Amino acid sequence: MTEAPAPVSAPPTHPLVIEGLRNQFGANIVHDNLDLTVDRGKVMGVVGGSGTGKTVLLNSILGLQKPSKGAIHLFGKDITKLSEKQLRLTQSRFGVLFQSGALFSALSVIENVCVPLTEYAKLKPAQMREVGLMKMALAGLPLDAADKRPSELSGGMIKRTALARALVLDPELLFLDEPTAGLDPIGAAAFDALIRELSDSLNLTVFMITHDLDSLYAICDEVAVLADKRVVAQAPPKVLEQSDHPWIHEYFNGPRGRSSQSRGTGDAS
Ligand SMILES: Nc1ncnc2c1ncn2[C@@H]1O[C@H](COP(=O)(O)OP(=O)(O)OP(=O)(O)O)[C@@H](O)[C@H]1O
Repeated sequence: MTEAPAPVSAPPTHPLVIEGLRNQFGANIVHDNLDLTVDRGKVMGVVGGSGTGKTVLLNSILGLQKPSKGAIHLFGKDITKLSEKQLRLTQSRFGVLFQSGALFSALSVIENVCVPLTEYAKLKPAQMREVGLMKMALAGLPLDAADKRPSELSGGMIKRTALARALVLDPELLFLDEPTAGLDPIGAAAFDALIRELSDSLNLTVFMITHDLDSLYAICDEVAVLADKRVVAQAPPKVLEQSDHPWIHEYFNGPRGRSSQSRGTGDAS
């Protein structure tokens, strides 16, 4: 009798895996032996006190800051070992929303949204505009905003324009740096809901640096906590509330943490 083959379970896919990362500026060691794994299709929040290296971490992952040591696997490839050309190809597979929005003030909304298309895709102007309009709609922007300049937009619309641009190449992974900073609470909640919806509907993996506890509770599957030069914990917010690490305990159970918990947004599912 031949034995039935053992069931092969597909290995879990992780668009981002960081191993043994060290970032150092002179004598200042910002990260040491930092490990982090992000699951496909999940929303990962990243928190940490001021100066713990959230921005340096993001810059390392984006390929803007060469680490002193360690590996950063994006879509299975260690970007610290890639050539310039391979790195640019990898960069076309993720989108980034910087804190300020980083829009070009001389370009219209649709021109801003289409910037990555001009760099990475060979499309005719009419096709490009069509793709840009689709991404504007996806980001919840009214289409009549297409020919406006950034100076004519509200803070929320600037974020949405930057989000549409981050989505224009159909990324597998989306990086957000403080996406709700500067938005009023209603605008912030709407933006959170949009990110969650995009993640769920497009199976989009999201890596989000934030100080916004409401966002963590509203949309994050897991939160990674940066402290002591590394990721000291990675778990859903509800689990982190129980942590006895002093910074994590204070962060989640201090007055602001308790207020976010009591708003009843404690379930990301
Ligand atoms: N280019 C650089 N050269 C030297 N030191 C740097 C450089 N970039 C960052 N640092 C240092 O790295 C450390 C972490 O900075 P980073 O901006 O990543 O912190 P952060 O967690 O994002 O802080 P915040 O929440 O206040 O924005 C700081 O000590 C900072 O001075």
